[in-house]
Amino acid sequence: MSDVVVCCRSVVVRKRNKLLLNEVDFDLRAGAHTAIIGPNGAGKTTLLRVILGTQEIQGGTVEVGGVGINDYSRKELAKKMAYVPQLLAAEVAYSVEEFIGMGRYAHGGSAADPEVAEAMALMQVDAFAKRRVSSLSGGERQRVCIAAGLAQRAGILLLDEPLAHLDPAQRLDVQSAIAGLPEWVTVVVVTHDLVWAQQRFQRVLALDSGAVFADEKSSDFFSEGGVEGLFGGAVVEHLNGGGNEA
Ligand SMILES: Nc1ncnc2c1ncn2[C@@H]1O[C@H](COP(=O)(O)OP(=O)(O)OP(=O)(O)O)[C@@H](O)[C@H]1O
Repeated sequence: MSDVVVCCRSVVVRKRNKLLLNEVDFDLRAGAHTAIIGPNGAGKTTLLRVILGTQEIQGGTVEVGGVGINDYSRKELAKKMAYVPQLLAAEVAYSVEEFIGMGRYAHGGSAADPEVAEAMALMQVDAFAKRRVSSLSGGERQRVCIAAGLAQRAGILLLDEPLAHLDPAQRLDVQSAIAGLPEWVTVVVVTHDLVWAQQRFQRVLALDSGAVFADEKSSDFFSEGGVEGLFGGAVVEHLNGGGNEA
């Protein structure tokens, strides 16, 4: 299918005799915003690493744009995918502009490339281009990391719990930034925020104990008992009460 940008088939990941992913099939569709959800330890981060090509697999295949992931060099893969970590907690001595400019590395470019200014404008971080990344708030840092991915011109953006450690206002800020990404970006987010997954994502991939529990339209998952099956009735009641499963 031509709209499939990443295709995982029967992916198995095993570590120290523990099965982290068990025969996982997953198609990532171009332009879609997909939320990967599931209980702690379900294998969400492991799958994200598999898609990124940083996690070795013990079985199955992973193709990016129809080509085996191991047939790409790191630089070629970086032109296709960018990773945004939970929260950039490290002390980063670089300015926002310099940091986002590093996203041009795979292209042999620099912070002077027009893609950097464009990414800063899109994520609304241009106002603090000259400030040190370490001086920014958590939400601002997340937008800077997303901008670095955009500057990288990676068509696939992978985010691992991008709202973790953020206060409610900053969470909303990062949620809007992600919702406002250009159409050429395919978005994959690991999150525990079910309200967000329901409201802002077209697709849900639900994992449970290393296996695919559901892979479907978000609206179908949430209307057809997916949450109860995955997390139990108490979480459904909490959600219906307007709570936020963060
Ligand atoms: N290096 C390792 N050796 C052994 N087990 C590991 C290793 N790395 C991860 N695991 C285990 O694999 C399982 C899946 O981990 P993973 O981080 O992918 O889960 P997750 O769904 O992202 O969890 P969380 O929601 O808590 O972040 C967990 O039980 C974890 O303890």
